[in-house]
Amino acid sequence: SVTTAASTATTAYDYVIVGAGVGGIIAADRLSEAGKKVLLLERGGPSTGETGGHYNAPWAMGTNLTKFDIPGLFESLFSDPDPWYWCQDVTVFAGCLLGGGATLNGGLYWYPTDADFSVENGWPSGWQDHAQYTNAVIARLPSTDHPSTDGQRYLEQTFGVMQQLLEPQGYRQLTINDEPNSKDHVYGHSAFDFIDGKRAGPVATYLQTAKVRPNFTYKDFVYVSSVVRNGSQITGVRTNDTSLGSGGVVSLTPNGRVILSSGSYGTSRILFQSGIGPSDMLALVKNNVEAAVHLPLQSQWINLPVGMNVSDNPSINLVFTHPSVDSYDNWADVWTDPRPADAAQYLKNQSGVFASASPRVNFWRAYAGSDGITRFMQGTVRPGAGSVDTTNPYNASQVFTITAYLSQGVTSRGRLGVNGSLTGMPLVNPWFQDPVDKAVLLEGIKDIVSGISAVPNLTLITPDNHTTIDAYVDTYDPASMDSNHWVGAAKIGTDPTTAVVNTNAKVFGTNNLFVIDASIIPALPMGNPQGMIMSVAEQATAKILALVGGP
Ligand SMILES: Cc1cc2nc3c(=O)[nH]c(=O)nc-3n(C[C@H](O)[C@H](O)[C@H](O)COP(=O)(O)OP(=O)(O)OC[C@H]3O[C@@H](n4cnc5c(N)ncnc54)[C@H](O)[C@@H]3O)c2cc1C
Repeated sequence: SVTTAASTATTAYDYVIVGAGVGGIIAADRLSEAGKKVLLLERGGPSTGETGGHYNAPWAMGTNLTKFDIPGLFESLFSDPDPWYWCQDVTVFAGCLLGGGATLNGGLYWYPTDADFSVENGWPSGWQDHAQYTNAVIARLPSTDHPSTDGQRYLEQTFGVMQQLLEPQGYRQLTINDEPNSKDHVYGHSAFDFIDGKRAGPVATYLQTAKVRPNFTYKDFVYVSSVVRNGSQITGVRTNDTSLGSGGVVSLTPNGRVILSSGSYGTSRILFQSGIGPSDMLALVKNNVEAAVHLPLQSQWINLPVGMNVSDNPSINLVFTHPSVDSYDNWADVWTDPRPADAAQYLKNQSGVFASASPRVNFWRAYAGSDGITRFMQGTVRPGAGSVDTTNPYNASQVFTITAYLSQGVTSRGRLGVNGSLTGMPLVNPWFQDPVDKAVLLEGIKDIVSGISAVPNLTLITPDNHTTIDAYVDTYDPASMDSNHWVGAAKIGTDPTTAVVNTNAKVFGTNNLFVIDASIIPALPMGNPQGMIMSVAEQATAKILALVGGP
């Protein structure tokens, strides 16, 4: 409305946060709780029904349950003919809507381990005491390993199969998030950040408390291109929304601060367009007619290793069949034509198969690499298979997949950046750059496979019995090794030649620019990263609030 436009145009903010994803929402809630005047900007629009989203499956029309509410629709995100929710200007999967990745990820949710924040795992000293921040996350958003509202577990056949496969190899069953630090020879039911049978995450928790505060403003469909910078001082945030300020520039209060929370690819691109990053990336911005206009003069460029040091879990799929397993038709028809009884049960009270995303079992095991570094393998097990490549005859209604990831301890690093059109993309793939990573994951996969004969009627079909495990791993398509867990693009550290933000998450060479998202994480945690990102957001926000000289 005209009134809103007129009043926001003159408004300056203590904190402008760019990106309403995992990191940004938590920072916005804690800063507004502390009484700061906070503006949270998001390039995308509503997602879940509660936020005003309307993208409903044909069978959920007329309800408040969108594609992003119903956990069981997770697999349908990858087969949608119009997947508008993925960022169209990033070549890998990234969420461009309220909630960011947490709105369309698999929902796997692990409380971080002490080792995840260790100095050995790349964290600067001062970050090891994560427990109070992790506990703050747990208090707001506890995990569940039985998301259905009736407390029952559904489609659990793979659990029984995995039990027979893993126990002879010395694995023990546990409730995974009850013992976060136990990650060697353990397995359990998959845990999620779902509440009441629906996707929850920071949108259903932290954003709710922020929204009711008068000192908090949320604006969606606002694209941020850069920060406005006078040397080391950030003076505003450049957007495409002229209702927010002259020329679309949002102003800061005296001593105001900007926090980038736009995800690994989004934050890097904003830094480049703000004249911060390696000179080859800034040269691409300079050569881009539209972006060049706002790029600071070369004398003001800040040379930092933005986009360097990225890692992502290398992951390899093994496809099996077992006569007990219901493959759930590979989730193919859940959007248009779900099993009627399951759809009806879910719509009635958010119980049943659709109350969970596809994973059913997770397991971990530690491996000593030949370089003396311990690396962990994580397994995620789900009915169905993304692709089957086999010469074996098999029963498609009995397939399931084990995704074997290499997690904490991965040493390989890649690079991300942009091309001349400023599309975000991997420049150097981060998987298996170090041959020891490859050797360890290979060993882990061989261990999984070595137990097959102990499980009656369990058959590996991809790779098939004409392909050795060595050959399978050797020829695995790197593009399908992507786990969508990019971290490290704006790494935290003490040395601006190897890190982008200092121990307070402040960008080196600036007075008032911070990053709170996956990019600051220096090395992969034990599990899928969103739980760790949440804990990092709590701790970083506390450090920023404690930092003198702020608003
Ligand atoms: C397909 C998929 C499955 C995954 N599965 C899991 C899983 O099961 N468990 C798990 O732990 N992790 C999973 N992840 C990873 C997890 O979702 C991400 O690590 C996490 O979301 C990253 O959080 P973030 O705060 O760094 O950024 P994001 O959550 O990506 O949020 C960034 C936000 O910034 C906004 N933004 C970007 N650029 C701009 C701009 N220029 N202006 C304004 N706004 C902007 C985006 O729209 C987005 O809302 C998955 C990821 C994907 C893609």
